[in-house]
Amino acid sequence: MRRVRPPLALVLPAVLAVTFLLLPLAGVLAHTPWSTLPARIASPEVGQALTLSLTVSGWALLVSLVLGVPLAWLLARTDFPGKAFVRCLVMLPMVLPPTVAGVALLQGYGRRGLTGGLLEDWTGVTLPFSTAGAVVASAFVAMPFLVISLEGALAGLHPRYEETALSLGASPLRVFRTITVPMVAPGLLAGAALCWARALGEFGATITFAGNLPGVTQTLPLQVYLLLQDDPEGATAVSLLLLVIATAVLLALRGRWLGAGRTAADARRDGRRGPAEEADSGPPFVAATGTVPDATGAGHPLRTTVTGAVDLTLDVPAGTTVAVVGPNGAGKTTLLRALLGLTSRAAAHPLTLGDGDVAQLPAHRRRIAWVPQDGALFPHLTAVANAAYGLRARGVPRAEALRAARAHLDELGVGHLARRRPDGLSGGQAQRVALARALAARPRLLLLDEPLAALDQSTKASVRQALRRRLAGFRGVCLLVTHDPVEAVSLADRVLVLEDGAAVQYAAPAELAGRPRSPWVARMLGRNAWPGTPVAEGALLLDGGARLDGADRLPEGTEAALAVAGPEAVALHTARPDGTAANAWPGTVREITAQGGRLRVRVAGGGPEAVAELTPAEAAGLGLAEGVPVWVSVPPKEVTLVPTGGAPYPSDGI
Ligand SMILES: Nc1ncnc2c1ncn2[C@@H]1O[C@H](COP(=O)(O)OP(=O)(O)OP(=O)(O)O)[C@@H](O)[C@H]1O
Repeated sequence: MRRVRPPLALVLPAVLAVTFLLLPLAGVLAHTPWSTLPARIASPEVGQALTLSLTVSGWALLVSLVLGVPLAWLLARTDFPGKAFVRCLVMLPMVLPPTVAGVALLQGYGRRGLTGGLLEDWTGVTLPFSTAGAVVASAFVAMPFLVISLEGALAGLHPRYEETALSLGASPLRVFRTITVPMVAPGLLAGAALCWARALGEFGATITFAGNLPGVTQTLPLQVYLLLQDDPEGATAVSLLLLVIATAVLLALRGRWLGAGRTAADARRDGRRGPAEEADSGPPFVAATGTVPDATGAGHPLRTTVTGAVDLTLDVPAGTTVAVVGPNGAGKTTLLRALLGLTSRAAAHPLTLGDGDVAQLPAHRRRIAWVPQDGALFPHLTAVANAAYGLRARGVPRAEALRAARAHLDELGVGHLARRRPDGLSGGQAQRVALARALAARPRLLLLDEPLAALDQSTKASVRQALRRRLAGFRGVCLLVTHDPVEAVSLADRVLVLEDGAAVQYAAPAELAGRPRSPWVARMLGRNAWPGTPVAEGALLLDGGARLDGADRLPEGTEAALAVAGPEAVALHTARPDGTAANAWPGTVREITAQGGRLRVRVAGGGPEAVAELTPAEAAGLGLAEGVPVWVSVPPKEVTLVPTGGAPYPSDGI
């Protein structure tokens, strides 16, 4: 952090605030009867009150954990009617005067309260003036600290970890136990410690509700209050004891709340090993002996109709990889989440994977594995434990699951990293582990959400190669969301183009490249695309008003079509070209970019916008530069006319 000279107007009140907080504590230390302190603290009365305080605060913590952890989870992870009211209710004991809390407890659970009589009849337990009552009073005021701290930690935990675990076959309870709780452990621990410390120091609600009976409800804070009347030195000595305990709790929380400890980012940074260290990371795992199960058995074709925010039908043979492409907001992620059963915005019904309809099953029983964009590896598990997660969730014995997980890691070239945690893996390694984890779960449908998006070019190429090799042996259907045309064309057998939640085209990559049915796809593939309406056989009136002749005859009744031409087919001239009355128009050079060894020149204004591809020598010969006026021409035989609208599927079926 940059050091600045703080203004005096801020320093003075801050110093006063510290003094204000410090003086009472200094007063306790100054007036502590140090010579008699050991004897006083060791006295039977203090011992009894301390034991009672620890017992009561321990039980209050237990009650808060049992009731408060599920409540915090519901508040953070679900929506239900009256949620705002419940959240207020949870916080109320923090702002109530403790004596008011005690009165409220008497009215609720006292002998003449709403439920006290019933409780006594059924269980024989009377809460007021009993240790159980002191526990109830402490839990009432302390539980909010746990709930609020844990809810905050849960809100900071992105749900994709839990959703990924569900997609690997873990039941919601198992996900809670093996993913949620370990991942929010620091927040849970901090909340538990604060809750316990608050229960230990509880005074007002306890004395009001449970009274002040030595050995039964007289905890240390109550004893301090009583001692103050005729033995102030004794009160100071016992106060010091409570102060020491509270300080110890704060010191234990230091790393989290007082900023003196290592941050999670520090830990991640330190945990990430460089390439030099990689070579030193111990012997690689013994060559795996497990088999890679998804390569055997019958395949699982996908048949489904999705309705809602995404509206389409898919019928995909087993072993097919489908790239799902479309502009931002087209509905790609919504489609994947509908198949997983994780969104209410769209539903897949029916959803047949091989022999059975899984539409009615919850996410964890559908056998649809999902790899989110960043892989969402579970940070508290090693790579091999991550990869074994799905098999363990399905009850495969530990040793067998680990053996199979290692085989999958080996297949993807990351077997030697099996014992690393995710924070010690590079982006490309993490993606391979995430893919191994998904495949090891033996899914019938594999969903990959932009698996290579976050990788640099060279890593991308090697992970793409590993992915292609691995998908070749996968017997289910793989849907792969991507924005990258190279990825779509090189990895997929079919490409599904989505726009505004609907399928615009579903075709083989070659068909898509040659006859794209939407300007977005054509441009994604680096081609010129001009939408228009047919005016004559083989001619379009473009949306901008120009006429373009093409090589194709459009089917009778075509209402809208797209004229497509590669940038290499577009010619640029310094003056109107002779002999090409058709398909020539003037414009101005707007942008010149390098692509490989060639230049791409964007021309706009005057006619339809066009991109031409030239060699640098050609561009120099034409004197091209941004702002230079030119003529554009495209030979009609180079212009493909593609009907748009209508069914997205090619005539040869799917
Ligand atoms: N929880 C939600 N509530 C309401 N609308 C949503 C929600 N999630 C997504 N949407 C909307 O649904 C549409 C499709 O979103 P989706 O995330 O599926 O698009 P996408 O194709 O995956 O986009 P991107 O390429 O940007 O990831 C968008 O218009 C988006 O704003």
